[in-house]
Amino acid sequence: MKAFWLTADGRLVYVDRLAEDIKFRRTVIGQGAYGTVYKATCQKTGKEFALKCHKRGVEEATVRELSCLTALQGHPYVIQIHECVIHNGMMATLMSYAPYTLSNIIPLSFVARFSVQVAEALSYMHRLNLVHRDLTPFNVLLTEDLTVQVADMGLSRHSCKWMSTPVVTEAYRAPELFVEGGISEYTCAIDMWSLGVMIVDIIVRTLCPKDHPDASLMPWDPKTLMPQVMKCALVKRIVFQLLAFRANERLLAHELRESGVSSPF
Ligand SMILES: Nc1ncnc2c1ncn2[C@@H]1O[C@H](COP(=O)(O)OP(=O)(O)OP(=O)(O)O)[C@@H](O)[C@H]1O
Repeated sequence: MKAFWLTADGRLVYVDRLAEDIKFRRTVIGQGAYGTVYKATCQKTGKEFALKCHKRGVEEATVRELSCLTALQGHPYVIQIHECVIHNGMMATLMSYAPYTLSNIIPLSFVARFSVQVAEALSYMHRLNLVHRDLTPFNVLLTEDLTVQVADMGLSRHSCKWMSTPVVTEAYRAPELFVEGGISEYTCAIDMWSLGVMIVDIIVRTLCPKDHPDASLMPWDPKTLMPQVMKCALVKRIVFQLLAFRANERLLAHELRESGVSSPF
């Protein structure tokens, strides 16, 4: 790790050397509970990076996020970190830049591909006993060529018997997390539920984009919409297996990865 500071003219300066090659532009590309993400550009190569400035400096969540990301370095479907810099207790992470997220409208034919790529990343994480705990379309980034880059490991941790339940954005939260008390027994299966919701969510959004000129005439009623989503036997089987109410009946990441889903949904 290297100490750094940000100069008034937007350069990222290391204590031990001047990082003249990385120009830091004050363009906010994302903002979350744990930090602000800016775009950084390498002056020599023009390559773009994302610089996440962690709001609360070095705290448990930051350490967890970095240790998970470090454990997953080299995986083709997980966001890569290039530098982690720290100064006066403040911290920033330089990552690969991914211009899109799954929250953007994506081609319907891409659903199978992204599902398998997310399943690949989750299968690797779950094998390492890491649970993501915040899988949403906003945290699944996409490169220029629409390759999945799972990101935002701020809530990720090593799975253990008792874990806190106020995790995962509500719409993507598995039923076993809706318990009182704040702490419960659950497993990596919560990530698979989130993936199931994401698949339905993306298909529905793609079929009925809100900004479509005929949006008001489109069938928003779930009774009309779900048959469209469910008319493909393969989607139906996978979505039903991911959205199994009982966690132990839910499809595992490696099972989805090995299920041979490659044809467009
Ligand atoms: N590597 C990246 N490339 C491009 N955009 C990114 C990158 N990393 C993060 N972002 C953008 O910044 C947003 C916030 O980043 P991130 O989710 O890591 O922050 P956070 O504070 O942990 O957020 P949250 O409140 O969701 O936990 C993301 O939703 C995404 O839009």
